[in-house]
Amino acid sequence: MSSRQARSGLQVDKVLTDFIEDQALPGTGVTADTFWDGLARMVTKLGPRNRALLSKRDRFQGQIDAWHQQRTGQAHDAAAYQAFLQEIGYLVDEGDNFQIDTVNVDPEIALIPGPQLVVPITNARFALNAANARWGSLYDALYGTDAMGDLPAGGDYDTARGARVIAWAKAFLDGAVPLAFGSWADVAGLRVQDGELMPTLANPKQFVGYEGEPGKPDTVLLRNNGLHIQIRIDTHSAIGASDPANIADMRLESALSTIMDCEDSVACVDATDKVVAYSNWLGLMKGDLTEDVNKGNTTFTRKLAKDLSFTTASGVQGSLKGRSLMLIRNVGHLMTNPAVLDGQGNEIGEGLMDALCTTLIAMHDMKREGGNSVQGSVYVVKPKMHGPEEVAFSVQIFDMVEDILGLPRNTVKLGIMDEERRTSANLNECIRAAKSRVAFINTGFLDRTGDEIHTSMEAGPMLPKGDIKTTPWIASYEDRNVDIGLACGLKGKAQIGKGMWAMPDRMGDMLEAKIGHPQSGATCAWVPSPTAATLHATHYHKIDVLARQDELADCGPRGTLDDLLTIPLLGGRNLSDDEITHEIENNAQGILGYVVRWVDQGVGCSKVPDLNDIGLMEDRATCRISSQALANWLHHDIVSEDQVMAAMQKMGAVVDRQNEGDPEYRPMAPGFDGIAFQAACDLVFKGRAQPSGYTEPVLHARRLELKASL
Ligand SMILES: CC(=O)SCCNC(=O)CCNC(=O)[C@H](O)C(C)(C)COP(=O)(O)OP(=O)(O)OC[C@H]1O[C@@H](n2cnc3c(N)ncnc32)[C@H](O)[C@@H]1OP(=O)(O)O
Ligand SMILES: O=CC(=O)O
Ligand SMILES: [Mg+2]
Repeated sequence: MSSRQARSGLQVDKVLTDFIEDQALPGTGVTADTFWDGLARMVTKLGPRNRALLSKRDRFQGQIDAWHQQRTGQAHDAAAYQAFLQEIGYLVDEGDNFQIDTVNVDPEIALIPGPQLVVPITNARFALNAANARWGSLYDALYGTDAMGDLPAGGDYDTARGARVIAWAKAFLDGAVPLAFGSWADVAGLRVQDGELMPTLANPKQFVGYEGEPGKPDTVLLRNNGLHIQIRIDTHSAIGASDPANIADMRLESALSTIMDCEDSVACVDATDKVVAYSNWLGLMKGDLTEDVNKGNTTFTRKLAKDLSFTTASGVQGSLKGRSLMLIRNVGHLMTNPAVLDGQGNEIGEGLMDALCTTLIAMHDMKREGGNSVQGSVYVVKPKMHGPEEVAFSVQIFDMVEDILGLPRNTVKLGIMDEERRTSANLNECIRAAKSRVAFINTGFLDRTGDEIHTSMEAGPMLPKGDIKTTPWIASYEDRNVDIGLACGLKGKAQIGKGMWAMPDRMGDMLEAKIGHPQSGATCAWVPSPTAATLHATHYHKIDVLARQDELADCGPRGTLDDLLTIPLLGGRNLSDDEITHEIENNAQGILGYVVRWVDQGVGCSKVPDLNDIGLMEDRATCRISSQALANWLHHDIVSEDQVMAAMQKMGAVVDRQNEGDPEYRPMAPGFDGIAFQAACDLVFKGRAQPSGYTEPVLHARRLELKASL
């Protein structure tokens, strides 16, 4: 049972007061009174505005619903629809051209295109792994995954597979750092002579430095498109000994940046959960987070990696960051949390609490050398904002946070998730609203798809979710995001990012497809794991994104607002019974597989097999899509409640079987009366009534119910 303590008129869960006062504040120079007074003022000053913005979302949704309802059975009139969105203020007028003026941005964000990893902050083992994923072994990533087309058989080292890995990696080097003559496959040894690498590179400037003796280096560092490659030479390792150049591994600079996620990949419903998230962030910002990891028969302590030191080509000491640049994703404007109650006993906005707590914690990083941001900046990713007013509200929140904590204005940089329809449609003005803070715009296409379905719920039945990906709005959304970003001057100052690869085990497919992200002019794109980061890094060696951005800027804008506002309706298309069954069962399986772990075990991101047995990354955003898709088909009588319930029960039994090996797991069948199953049903059967189709209200309520029952 939690107990509460009075702080500046707020009632704060003791778990949180203890954490803030004993762990987060000491060393920052901020007093407890300053902190709690500040939070209380934020609640008083910003709370009403927060609620007004949420009411505005509901008002727009009501107006849009009514517009479609009044036109049921009529062909969609795109011009009238756009005029209507303008008239109600959903679409705002665009102002004059402008350029962002964000300053003190770290090079990983401003200058070096590369992979961006996302990790649930509540999992210290994963979070440390993610921070250390700045560097990853290309040999391991190729050997251990299906990146080359097939999976390893398991058991002892397979020499033939190893030879394929080495050939792949050396061919990659031929492309990224070509030799003046011949191929890396033919190199018989590496040495440094008079500041140059032997054998000579086609562009000798790509040689950055080495460790060890120049005549017999242990490592050699190369660079291409701003990204480093470390070649490890080791005659004692089995792989090095059998390699003509004694190359034992190639390590790639991989996750240039990592989003430590307090949002859609975690399940934080109360003060205890929030403190797990904040404690891990504190450990990362102080640099002292550790976690004991058991693997096989061994246990080791995982901690943050050190920087790399080496001798530069010109013979002086150099160093490179050993850790990914860490960003922190706060929650959006919607949710409240019982960790803190206001004077009237109401839960305060969780976004306000995240803003103050995560920025306070990041102050530890500003006070030390060799930490996260060399520029003294804090990078907050703000999700699920609807339109420019909500972005302006985030700016107002961080203005106030900086005033409370005594930080210079614009210390906090904002990552704008372009993942709600009203933001995509008004992106130019959204960026303007944060023009001195914006550090990235990222197309979160998963949430964005969920919002697409929810916003136009009354327009008619939508296409199956896989087909929605090929409709005009999404191409326009992705193109416009890059073009608007470039037009607003993000190049060299901020990231233009692309979304998640949601099939963590399909690395071969990722290698094929995700090169499309740097090709599209994006300076970063999301990956679900460190291994995926290493493989995706190869794409940024193949594509010079900064040059690509210049080409795109010269071509002028692509993707129109008309296309963006096209609704992905089923239209006249007839679906067979099999197609319908497949769609319901696929969605039901994804929802149940995710929700049962969320509600029963507090796991916010899971790998859930789909009907084709492909493990899919499921988080709250993918759950939003699946639940909104089913809610939409129910609403338009494509499927009946009985059909959906039958599918939920059938797939509930399937999910139970998939989790058989987990001793913590509580089966949903045969009773289907547990809290988790009810949560999944609520998401679908009450999906139409959820604000913007979000899953958070149902998941939080049901997880709190489960916790209370323990
Ligand atoms: C729409 C959106 O908002 S997307 C953003 C939210 N999504 C995410 O954050 C995805 C994060 N990824 C994950 O949580 C996981 O990769 C999952 C759930 C998809 C798969 O997890 P698992 O099934 O446990 O992964 P798997 O067994 O293949 O690999 C586990 C190993 O990889 C590591 N790993 C996996 N994902 C990550 C990650 N994101 N960061 C760091 N390490 C990771 C683990 O540390 C572990 O290694 P270890 O044993 O040395 O600690
Ligand atoms: O947050 C990312 C998304 O796709 O949603
Ligand atoms: Mg999202």
